[in-house]
Amino acid sequence: MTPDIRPLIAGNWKMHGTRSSLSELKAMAEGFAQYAGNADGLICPPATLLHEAAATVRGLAFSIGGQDCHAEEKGAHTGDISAEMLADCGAAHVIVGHSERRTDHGESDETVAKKARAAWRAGLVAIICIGETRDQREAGETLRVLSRQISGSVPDEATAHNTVIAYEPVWAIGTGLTPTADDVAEAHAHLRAELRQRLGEKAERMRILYGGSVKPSNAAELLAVPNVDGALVGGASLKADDFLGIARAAAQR
Ligand SMILES: O=C[C@H](O)COP(=O)(O)O
Repeated sequence: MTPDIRPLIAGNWKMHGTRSSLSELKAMAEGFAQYAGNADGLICPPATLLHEAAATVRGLAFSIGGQDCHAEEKGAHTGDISAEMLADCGAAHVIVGHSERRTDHGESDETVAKKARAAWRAGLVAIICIGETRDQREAGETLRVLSRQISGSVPDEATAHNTVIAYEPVWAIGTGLTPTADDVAEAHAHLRAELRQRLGEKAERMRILYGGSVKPSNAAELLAVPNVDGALVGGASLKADDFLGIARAAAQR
């Protein structure tokens, strides 16, 4: 953790969840109240649930976000959703550049930077994802890849208020594998230094989340690492008990 930065525990439901999942969301948001003094909570459900999800958490100290947005406000882009549409549904954040989008939809750093700007245009916080593949790690390229991604995906106008960085080693996503605490510390210290060099002082309070197989049993160790300011959680954000177990670790740091 970075002293004085409130941790953010963000859940990404990916392509999971139907309207029957809203009761689980309600349990999460209500349960999160006990940690809300020390941490921020967010769930990014599928777009189909956004509007009802926002209504479900209304009045609770808990936010809702989108999983992606188009760079433009509107237009002939079948199947796409703009940041303005997410905001209209009650979203406060949007994830951009998740490795599954980069792989499945061929998104480049340049595309991700455009999406971050679109998020800000709509008044949303952009959660910009970066991370190395297994091959890149094994080739000793991790830090170089992270530098390139920070440089290409994070626009100069990024601040600690409009942007969160999520470091997600691709090989750790959904695999049950995690880097060692030392490896996480090295990556996050490198990211802080890169952000500082790019953005100056405003990088000091920018949240850098760790993502990739975070669960209640490893959350305390990962969240204790310097410069880890919260978590982006996939699988373990689908169940209230698991999500709240991670929130507890964040609040007790
Ligand atoms: O966005 C979330 C990440 O991809 C992590 O997913 P995971 O916790 O299931 O490994």
